[in-house]
Amino acid sequence: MIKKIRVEDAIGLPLLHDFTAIMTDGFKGVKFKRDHIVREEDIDELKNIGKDHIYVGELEKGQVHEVDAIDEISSLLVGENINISDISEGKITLTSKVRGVFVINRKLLRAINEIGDYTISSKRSYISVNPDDKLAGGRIVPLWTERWQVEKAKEILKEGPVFEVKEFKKLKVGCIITGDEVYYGRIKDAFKPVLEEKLSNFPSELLAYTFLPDDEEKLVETYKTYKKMGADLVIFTGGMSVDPDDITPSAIRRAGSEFIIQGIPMQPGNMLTLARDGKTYLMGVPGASIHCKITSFDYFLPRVFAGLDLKKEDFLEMAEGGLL
Ligand SMILES: Nc1nc2c(c(=O)[nH]1)N[C@H]1C(S)=C(S)[C@@H](COP(=O)(O)OP(=O)(O)OC[C@H]3O[C@@H](n4cnc5c(N)ncnc54)[C@H](O)[C@@H]3O)O[C@H]1N2
Ligand code: MOO
Repeated sequence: MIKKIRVEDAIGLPLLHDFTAIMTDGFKGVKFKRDHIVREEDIDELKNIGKDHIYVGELEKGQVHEVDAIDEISSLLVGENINISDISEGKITLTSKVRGVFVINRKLLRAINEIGDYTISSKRSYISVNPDDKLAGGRIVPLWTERWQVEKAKEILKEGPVFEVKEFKKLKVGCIITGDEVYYGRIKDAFKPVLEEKLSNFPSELLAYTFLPDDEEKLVETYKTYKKMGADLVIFTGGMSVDPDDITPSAIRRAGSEFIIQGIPMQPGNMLTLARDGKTYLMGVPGASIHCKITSFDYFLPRVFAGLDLKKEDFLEMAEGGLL
């Protein structure tokens, strides 16, 4: 049984959990570890961090200590490419092992938090992460919970992990820059440097840049050439909007066997267009990327490099927060 006693009466007894101190000098951390045997000289320090009384004793059957409650589910919470820290103050911290995209199973995350005592928080799904970046933390709220809560969590996690990081893969990329005004030299191209800069953040193998006039046949032909070269991603720019010369979306429709979306609820980058042809993504990048540092392109390019299977729903759910 657990009972509360005066700290002076605890000499010779083990502490039941890590004790945290938050000091005015900026220190925040574990002052005394779980199982530390209280010594006479600890009394003042314990009182200085507000512990006039402490718990001693043993948990009863059916009660699970905070450390065990998180320890028992931690390996079930994570899928690939995630490190699990040691438990400190009853909490685990998850970090990334690789560069990639952090992916959350939101349904399972919610279900674990709904059980009662578990609180698992994380960064947002689909952000790009680097090795050692913090992804999530988890613990139970009280010092112990009931066995059924731990078993419920394990049951939920049979469906799969809550968190994983999809590592960026090396993709072969072809780029098609369209527009009569650029092709015939009326204006200087401004898209190639943008694409070069964006692609430099990923492990890409560039096939080539092709400049084309607003000619649907030529776009489809060039796409096919890139496909034969083994392209994983073909990026199209220019002609993505409402004018009669804006033929890029229809070229993407014709060239990709599975059309995914034309125009998404995000701004800037509203006119992003996506199709898939087997393993190859065809991505139409609208003009906003020329002058806006961050557009929808920056949100979806990482997902392509992480090998995610992009669906129309992934774009539709961007609406809330999609005004960048
Ligand atoms: N009435 C409407 N106007 C606009 C709409 C709309 O739906 N209705 N959509 C807006 C959106 S969103 C975008 S984005 C732009 C259209 O962008 P596009 O991707 O179709 O680009 P273009 O029409 O080909 O060109 C727009 C502008 O950018 C210059 N450009 C294009 N490519 C290059 C390049 N490689 N280098 C330099 N400059 C380039 C082009 O010359 C035009 O000036 O439309 C909005 N308007
Ligand atoms: O589709 Mo846009 O939002 O001006 O790039």
